[in-house]
Amino acid sequence: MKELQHLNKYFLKYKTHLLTGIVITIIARIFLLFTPRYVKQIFVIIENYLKGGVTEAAIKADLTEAILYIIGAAIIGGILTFFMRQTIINVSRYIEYDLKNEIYEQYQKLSLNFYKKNRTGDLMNRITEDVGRVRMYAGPAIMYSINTIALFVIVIIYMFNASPKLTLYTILPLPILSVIIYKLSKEIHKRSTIVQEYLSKLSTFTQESFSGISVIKAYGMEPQTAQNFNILAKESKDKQIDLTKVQAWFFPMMVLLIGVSNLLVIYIGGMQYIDGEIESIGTIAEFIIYVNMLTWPVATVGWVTSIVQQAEASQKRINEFLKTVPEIKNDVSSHTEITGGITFKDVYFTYDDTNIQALKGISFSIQAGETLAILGKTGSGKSTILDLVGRLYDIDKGSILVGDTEINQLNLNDLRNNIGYVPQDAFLFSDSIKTNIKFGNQEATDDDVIEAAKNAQVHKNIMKFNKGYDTVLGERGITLSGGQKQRVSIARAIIKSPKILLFDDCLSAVDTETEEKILKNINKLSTDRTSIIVSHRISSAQNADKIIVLDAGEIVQEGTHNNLINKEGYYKELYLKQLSEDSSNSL
Ligand SMILES: Nc1ncnc2c1ncn2[C@@H]1O[C@H](COP(=O)(O)OP(=O)(O)OP(=O)(O)O)[C@@H](O)[C@H]1O
Repeated sequence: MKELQHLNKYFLKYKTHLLTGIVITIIARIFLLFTPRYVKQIFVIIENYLKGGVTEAAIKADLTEAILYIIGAAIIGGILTFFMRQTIINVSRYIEYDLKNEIYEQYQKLSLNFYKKNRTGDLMNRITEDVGRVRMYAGPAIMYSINTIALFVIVIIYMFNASPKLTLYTILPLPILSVIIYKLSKEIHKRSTIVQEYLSKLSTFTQESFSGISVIKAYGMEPQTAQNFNILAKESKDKQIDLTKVQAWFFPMMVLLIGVSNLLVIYIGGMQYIDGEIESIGTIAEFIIYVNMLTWPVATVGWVTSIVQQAEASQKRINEFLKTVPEIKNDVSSHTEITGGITFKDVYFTYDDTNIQALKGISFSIQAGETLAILGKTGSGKSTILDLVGRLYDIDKGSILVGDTEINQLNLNDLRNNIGYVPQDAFLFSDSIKTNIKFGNQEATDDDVIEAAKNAQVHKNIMKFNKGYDTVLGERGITLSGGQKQRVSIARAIIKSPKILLFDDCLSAVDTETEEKILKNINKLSTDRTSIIVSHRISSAQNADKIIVLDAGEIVQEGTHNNLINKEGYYKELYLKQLSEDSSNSL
């Protein structure tokens, strides 16, 4: 129960609802217990009539009264049971909602490293499946426990009053029932966890095969994929059947034990009646109803125990993430002014999961409003520099200044709000083009969206779609070409009007003519905006104020386009190569 203590703050928050629920539960049980007493009463009335001395009119009136009491108690008990669920089960829904929000907020705070170490499926599972299991503890488990305790205490008192000996015999099979249900629940849980695993394997497989359908078709792998699906589906079905087998035992066991208890009541009660130990046969009827009333709550003791165990295990998994301290912390709560100048001083950085030293003593400086281009072979550390400017990671050694301030002395939200980042692999949400662009600036008007799209040279493409800016994009923007996706992603960064623009090789799928237009537009937009453009193309770099060339995490060349084309090295080689490609293309 240690892990579940995390929920105490929520129980405290909803204490009024919870206490009301508990009180209602107890009152509801009291009302439901009127029925067996009045059933006995009916027997007594009839017995008295059979003995003679009571008129038919009097017995009719007595019976009607007893029946009306039974109906009244059942209606009130029913209504109260409705409110019992409305209070306690609702509290569990509120707690589920709060807990999901708490976990989601924590997920948002955690740094990229966390996401690399944990799989998306696992993150999703903890916020859905695990929270669902915890909810079963916060709602049904508590409700059934209170219900059982209330009912048990009241019924046992009533039963002892009526006949202590009969009570002892009839409640004898109940602990056995509870243990059996507990064992069955554990087995059901074990098997349903396996079923869940198979379901998630199936959905991951299906999702991947649909996302990669073009590759599957291109390689003619449909039969193989279908066969793999079939194997997985068959295994999943077998596990489901295993589960159903155990579930099938649940109700027969209950019926059997209720039957045994009923037989005991009839047998022992009958003997006691013959011996004159109990006065009325009605007591036997009353006991039969009690036994049936007790069976379900007693069965739930086993069930609730297994729910609590599952919830404890799930809450442990949730707490693991909730207690993870975000590696990148925002230590500055006050607002900080962000100016665009960026300086790297002897920066070293190693990715801790791969231990790859991506940057080794990088130093450069650009003034606000200037453009820096970064070139270099793949894996040389270009994207890493952009990630460090956005403080997605903290560096090992050296310092990074934005304006005149150390990056970790800036308010992280202010820093990121002032950065427009266009990643290598443009990610678009399954939503309209307009919403995707407005993601950069929620307050933007439709005119702003059009303006940004025009600057990103994608407006004309969008207007060709029937629904224009309202065109809804499929998963990962599947209806757009690579170049269109890149430009929508650029429009999203532009609309933010950031102080710093980071372009990570995001013009690779755009022809050089369009590329030039986009870069010109960006230059025009604002004079104090600093841009860093990572590219493999000279055309993206040639107009930059400064160019650096990276190799294996170090700067190997630095200068302007005119300097570098006259120096032996990577830049000149690339320039000559691309120049000859261009001229052969134009032939
Ligand atoms: N998230 C990461 N976790 C671990 N290692 C990484 C990560 N990202 C990059 N690396 C490693 O760091 C090195 C530098 O990578 P980086 O992405 O900065 O190179 P790049 O120059 O941008 O490459 P490309 O031109 O292919 O995009 C590479 O060796 C890469 O394998």
